[in-house]
Amino acid sequence: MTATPINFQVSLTDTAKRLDASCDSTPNTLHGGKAIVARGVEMVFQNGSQKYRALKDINLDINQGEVHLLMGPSGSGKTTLLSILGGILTPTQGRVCLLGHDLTRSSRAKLSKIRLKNIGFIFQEFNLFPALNAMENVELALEMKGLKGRAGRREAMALLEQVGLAHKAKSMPRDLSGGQKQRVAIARALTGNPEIIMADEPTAALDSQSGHAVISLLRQLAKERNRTVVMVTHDPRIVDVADRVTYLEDGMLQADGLLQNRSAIH
Ligand SMILES: Nc1ncnc2c1ncn2[C@@H]1O[C@H](COP(=O)(O)OP(=O)(O)OP(=O)(O)O)[C@@H](O)[C@H]1O
Repeated sequence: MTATPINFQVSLTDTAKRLDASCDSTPNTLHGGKAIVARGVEMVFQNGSQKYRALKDINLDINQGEVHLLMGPSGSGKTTLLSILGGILTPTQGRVCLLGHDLTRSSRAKLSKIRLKNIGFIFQEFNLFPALNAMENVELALEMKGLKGRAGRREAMALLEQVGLAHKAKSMPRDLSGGQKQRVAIARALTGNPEIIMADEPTAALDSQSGHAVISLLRQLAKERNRTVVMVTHDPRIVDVADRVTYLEDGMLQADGLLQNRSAIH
């Protein structure tokens, strides 16, 4: 049976209420500001008569321009949290502000617009259209954001260049390696120039070398273009390229560690 989140009526805890003021005062142009702020976030799934509390009182700040990892054992709530931070799921309690937008008080239509404009998503299995070549996969995403024709083709090629894959523009996904497919997926996630990149296990299907190359690319995008990267991962090698790591266990935040002096790495 498909479980559904219950109680879409968001109730505000004290911590969540305190976010009221800051949601509007985090303009997305503020260099070094907060990209995402979550307060008192809870998520309860209902499966028939069974309720399952997947997230408990999550308070989290994600700074602009940082590479932020969500780590923890299987089932600890990482994907659920990423989905809530990205406005895909609405928490049963608490508040989430993303670049000044209050996700927990937005309609589905508004959420969809916020996501399209501000977030590029990357998935473990790449999710490329198999019948389209690399460039067409990126062009399609651009089309959905209103850029078509010659301008769309130019931009698609520029994005493939950015991820080092211009020479594979005409290749079909089946002829690309896993790492190359993930680069196309990154180029697609960059369409519309979103400030935030969210990735769920982006290296899980890759060998160690391509996984490392993909992560280095994401870090480079974060640092050179002040983009925020939020990534769910099990991969301990990625910790080296992160600015901060949030650990979850049983739906609770365990530690939010700041890793210093990462500029010399990769
Ligand atoms: N739609 C749903 N209905 C019911 N339970 C769910 C639903 N989505 C997630 N869960 C449960 O919530 C808990 C957290 O799931 P989640 O996928 O967020 O964990 P995770 O840390 O990302 O796990 P993994 O590393 O294995 O992907 C799990 O016990 C999962 O079974």
